[in-house]
Amino acid sequence: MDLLMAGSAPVASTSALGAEVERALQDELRADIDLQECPVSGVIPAQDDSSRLSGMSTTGLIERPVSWVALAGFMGTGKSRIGWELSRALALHFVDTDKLITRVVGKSIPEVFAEEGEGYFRACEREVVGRVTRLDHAVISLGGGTFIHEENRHSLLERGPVVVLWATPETVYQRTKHSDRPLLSVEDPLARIRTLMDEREGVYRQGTIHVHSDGRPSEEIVAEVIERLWHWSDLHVPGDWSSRAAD
Ligand SMILES: Nc1ncnc2c1ncn2[C@@H]1O[C@H](COP(=O)(O)OP(=O)(O)OP(=O)(O)O)[C@@H](O)[C@H]1O
Ligand SMILES: O=C(O)C1=C[C@@H](O)[C@@H](O)[C@H](O)C1
Ligand SMILES: [Mg+2]
Repeated sequence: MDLLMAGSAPVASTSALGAEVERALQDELRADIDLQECPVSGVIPAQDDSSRLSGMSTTGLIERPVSWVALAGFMGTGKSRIGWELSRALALHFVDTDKLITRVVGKSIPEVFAEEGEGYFRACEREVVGRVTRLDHAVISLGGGTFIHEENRHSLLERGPVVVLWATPETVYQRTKHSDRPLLSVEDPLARIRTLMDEREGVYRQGTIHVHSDGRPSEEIVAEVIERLWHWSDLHVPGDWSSRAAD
């Protein structure tokens, strides 16, 4: 795959934060070019040859359903892990917005929340969304709250398909209980997960494609996402092959 073709031209920035985000994004895209291992901590990349999913045509071109896709959903539904595996399967860049923000601020997510406040974190998210929606040849894994904010949601849905991953509160709890997600650092994280999920469910439903992740291996989820993206692209761009990347 020619990842050098991927990404975007740098975007002129109107704010200091915007300039930082742009610089970090370009660094991230460069770093991704040689990346063989999943950058998400605790994640074991799929061992099988998932490149078969990217559909190499007889001409040697890679056929993909889309050249840009975002993953949304609650914390612990697998956006980072599935997003990374999906990006390898489709031979696309991978951008994790949480990771990008830690690069921009130079602090971990819990540190950003504790020292800069959630408001600052959400401002970073808005800047990041403004930029990742200008990218092409990329899989974007969002933070759990990114899609909840209306402005972000509209920009993302306007840009392309947003795949929402789902899991039960119990699954989310099991997957996040040893982590340090600031919104779940409370006395009863499972109760917090239930409440927050209830509050957010209606908004996540506004995504384009919905995929369950409970009790399923990541390879199976990635395969379903790709199949559903092909279906989506058939419905949304009938006969318009120009919107499908083949490179
Ligand atoms: N299908 C799966 N089966 C088993 N474990 C999984 C699955 N998907 C993700 N996980 C694991 O669950 C944990 C949380 O996954 P991940 O970090 O991808 O979630 P996330 O949706 O990105 O969360 P956040 O919104 O907080 O960024 C990780 O340890 C990951 O390896
Ligand atoms: O659901 C949320 O609001 C969050 C999810 C994580 O991905 C991080 O973006 C942060 O911990 C906040
Ligand atoms: Mg994540």
